[in-house]
Amino acid sequence: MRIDVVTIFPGYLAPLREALLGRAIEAGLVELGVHDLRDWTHDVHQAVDDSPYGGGPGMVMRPQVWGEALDAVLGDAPARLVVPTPAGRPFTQATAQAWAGEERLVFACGRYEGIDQRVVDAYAQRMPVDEVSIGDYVLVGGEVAVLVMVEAVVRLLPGVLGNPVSAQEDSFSDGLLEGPAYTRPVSWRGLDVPDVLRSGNHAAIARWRRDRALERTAARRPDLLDALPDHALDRTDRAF
Ligand SMILES: N#Cc1c(-c2ccc3ccn(Cc4ccccn4)c3c2)n[nH]c1N
Repeated sequence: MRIDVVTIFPGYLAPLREALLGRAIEAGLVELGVHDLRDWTHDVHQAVDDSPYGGGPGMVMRPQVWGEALDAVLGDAPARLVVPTPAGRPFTQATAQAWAGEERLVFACGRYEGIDQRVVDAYAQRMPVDEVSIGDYVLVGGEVAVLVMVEAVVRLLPGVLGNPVSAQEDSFSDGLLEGPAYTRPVSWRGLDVPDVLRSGNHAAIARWRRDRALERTAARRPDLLDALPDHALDRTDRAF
């Protein structure tokens, strides 16, 4: 997979070259390009924003600069354009799974009050464009959202995680939150590891883990339970 990010703060994306993602890049599993939007300005002030038509607070990012930058970065290669915005569709694990199958993702990081809508509209005429949000809170720009989304996607790529099974057993992968996890020591500050996890009875362990996942999901994210298809819960599950 190739990932390109266009931003006025390239340094914000430096963490993408650290740790797991950095190793994926070094292993050739991912190619990453980070581009400074201001490289496509032509004025001495390198202006990327202007006042909003219709008035209102803040500034809007100019379409011309974005058009030149995205034309240059995209070239003729097919890609999915992703535009983080607080007004976007929710970015979920399902989104990450879908994007993990893409050959190329290009992320447009806005700032100020966002990017002129015509940028999305123009590129949507010739390629898939997703306006997405990582959560119901307002950030100052799209860079942090791109860090989140790139990590969620890249970890799903074959060869990136040491143990691919863990991606299959993620929270959300079966529609439920993950239950509690434990490691040594058996007792810590008067708190003990649940006996079942040390029993060697794999069926009992699997049942216990599912029960804890259902319990946690019912308590913290009842919306996820409501969204589960009927076949996803067996009779024992329905006790929650
Ligand atoms: N994804 C995501 C986001 C964002 C986000 C993403 C991109 C931009 C570009 C500018 N701003 C500031 C801003 C503030 C107010 C109204 C419009 N825009 C962004 C915020 N906020 N919260 C999320 N879950």
